[in-house]
Amino acid sequence: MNHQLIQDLENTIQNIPDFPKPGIQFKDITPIFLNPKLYEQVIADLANFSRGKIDAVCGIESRGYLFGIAIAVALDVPFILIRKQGKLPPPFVSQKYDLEYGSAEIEMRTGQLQKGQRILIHDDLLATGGTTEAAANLVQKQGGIVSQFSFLIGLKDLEGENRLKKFNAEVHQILTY
Ligand SMILES: O=P(O)(O)OC[C@H]1O[C@H](OP(=O)(O)OP(=O)(O)O)[C@H](O)[C@@H]1O
Ligand SMILES: Nc1ncnc2[nH]cnc12
Repeated sequence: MNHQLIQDLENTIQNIPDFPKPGIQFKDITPIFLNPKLYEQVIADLANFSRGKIDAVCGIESRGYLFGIAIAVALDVPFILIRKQGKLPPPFVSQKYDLEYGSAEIEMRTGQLQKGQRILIHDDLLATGGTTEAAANLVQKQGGIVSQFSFLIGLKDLEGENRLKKFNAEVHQILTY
């Protein structure tokens, strides 16, 4: 555990109460990008977790791209975009998932993930785990092995980690609240 990095992130990430809805404490990661040295340390931490253990990174739109591509470049492995519905040209596979109210769908181009590849699924934040679980289902549908999950932030009260247990993959969250 990198205590200095945790402390620097805690001092940088802003808590915005009642956004986007009353009762939600929004974690704003955008100040990280004002500090290139801190960003570099975040990428080094995430890359260290995955070094030698994965063949490709899948990042979830949109904040999962901010760190996911840099992890893939640092490890010299491919980066595959998981996008929200309606953004990718065919052919693609899709996966529906439930939100607090209603449902949503994510998609991945077919032919980008090779069968048997060990995959890191990366996103900035784990809340209920619904988005990440859907991403893992999408990876498995394509014949990928869900090997690792990584996040900058995990929100413990929402128990997203429990939802990911069935994938038997390693989980790394730099910070938990
Ligand atoms: O664990 P869950 O309850 O599924 O929530 C976590 C997801 O919510 C946020 O994305 P959001 O949908 O706000 O989109 P954005 O990244 O485009 O801002 C976050 O970046 C994760 O992808
Ligand atoms: N509390 C939160 N802060 C930032 N992004 C989120 N996505 C889901 N919950 C969130």
